[in-house]
Amino acid sequence: MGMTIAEKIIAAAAGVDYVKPGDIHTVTLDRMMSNDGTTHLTVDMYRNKLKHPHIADTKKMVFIVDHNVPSDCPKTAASQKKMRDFAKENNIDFWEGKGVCHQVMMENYVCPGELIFGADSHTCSYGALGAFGTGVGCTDLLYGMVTGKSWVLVPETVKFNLVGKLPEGVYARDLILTIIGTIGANGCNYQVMEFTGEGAKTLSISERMVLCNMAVEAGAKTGIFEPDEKAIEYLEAHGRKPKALFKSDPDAVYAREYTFDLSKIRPVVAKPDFVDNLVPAEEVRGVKIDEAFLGSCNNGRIEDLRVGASIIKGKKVAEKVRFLVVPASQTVYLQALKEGLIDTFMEAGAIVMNPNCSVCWGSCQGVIGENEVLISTGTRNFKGRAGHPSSKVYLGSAATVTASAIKGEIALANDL
Ligand SMILES: CC(C)[C@H](C(=O)O)[C@@H](O)C(=O)O
Ligand code: SF4
Repeated sequence: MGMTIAEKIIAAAAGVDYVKPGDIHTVTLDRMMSNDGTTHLTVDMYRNKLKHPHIADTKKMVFIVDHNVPSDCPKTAASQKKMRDFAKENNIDFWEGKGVCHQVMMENYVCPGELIFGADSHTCSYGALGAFGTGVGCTDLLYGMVTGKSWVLVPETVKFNLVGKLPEGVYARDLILTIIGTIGANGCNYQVMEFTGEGAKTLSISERMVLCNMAVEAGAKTGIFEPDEKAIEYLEAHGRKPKALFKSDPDAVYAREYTFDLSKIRPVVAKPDFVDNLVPAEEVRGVKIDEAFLGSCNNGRIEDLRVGASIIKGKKVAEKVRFLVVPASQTVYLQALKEGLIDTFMEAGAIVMNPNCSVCWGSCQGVIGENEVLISTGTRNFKGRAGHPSSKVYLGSAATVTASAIKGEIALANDL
């Protein structure tokens, strides 16, 4: 019987010819990523709990300070110092302030065919390049770091057959929110979301990352695309080569199949406090906002900043609204500078910030207060995600977020 791309990656990592859903395999990890959300805990366990502390292969480890950078309080500074010192002592690749971890990983490490564990739930983003990335807790990360191995219960795969093309003014962000709104926040629990079909081919690597990144918001173990010419082009532009270019077999077995016609997707918004609390954007038009956020590993790339800048050019951010623009990495930031996008945002009154998780994470910059309302391109809108428990987060595309920043209330780009 055939295998899906995800099954082939696991089989290769397990050193076997064939795996099927439900099997448990010991796997050799290609890479492990850990950020300032939990690395201090991993370091503490490594130092205090292990009898024979040891790192299997330091070259496979990447530490990234991105969530609270620059540090926002003495406690954060101390845990980041722990991470920094440990990376230095053990010769681990260390990034600080260079960008949100998943963006840094995509720009510098991820290769098709790899199995990557990250101590962050949105590690599933790496499927945009045909890698199997998944989030683990810091105990599993520690085990992987010490042994170079871990285990995988082979997940079932769900096929998302994408047809057609996204209309003008509608984005991959609207598509993934629509998919999650349709299947529900538990719609693919512990399954792989494989995006395929002619429509999938039309999407750029950045757009594929938007889809895979939010797979975990449907409960999925990962999201994945077959690597094609676009993936190879991206890799070559970043000076890397694939580990393996797997494709799903024609007789691969899927748990379920869905078809989404991209041409039918419209601007949508996820209302508080769940990602699948989805409505057409028109339905929340006019909801007053206090802050708008354009950034995150989901939607802070150059393509997203271009969309925002093209909408706000020559216009102003509404009075009393904070519009935070946070490029997902320094590479994105520098490109935005070159293209004049940063000038455009600043002239409009936006607050342009250093690359980090910002208010997507809600514990560093831009935290919102009691009863405040945020419209965001971040990944989550759970209660209190962006600050005070009474505050509210709406999720929308870069276009909807920017239009809302201009109007001071939720708006569509066409309303301007
Ligand atoms: C801090 C980190 C562990 C967390 C995650 O796992 O996703 C964060 O990035 C988030 O988006 O909530
Ligand atoms: S940008 Fe948001 S979703 Fe992405 S890693 Fe940071 S906190 Fe998590």
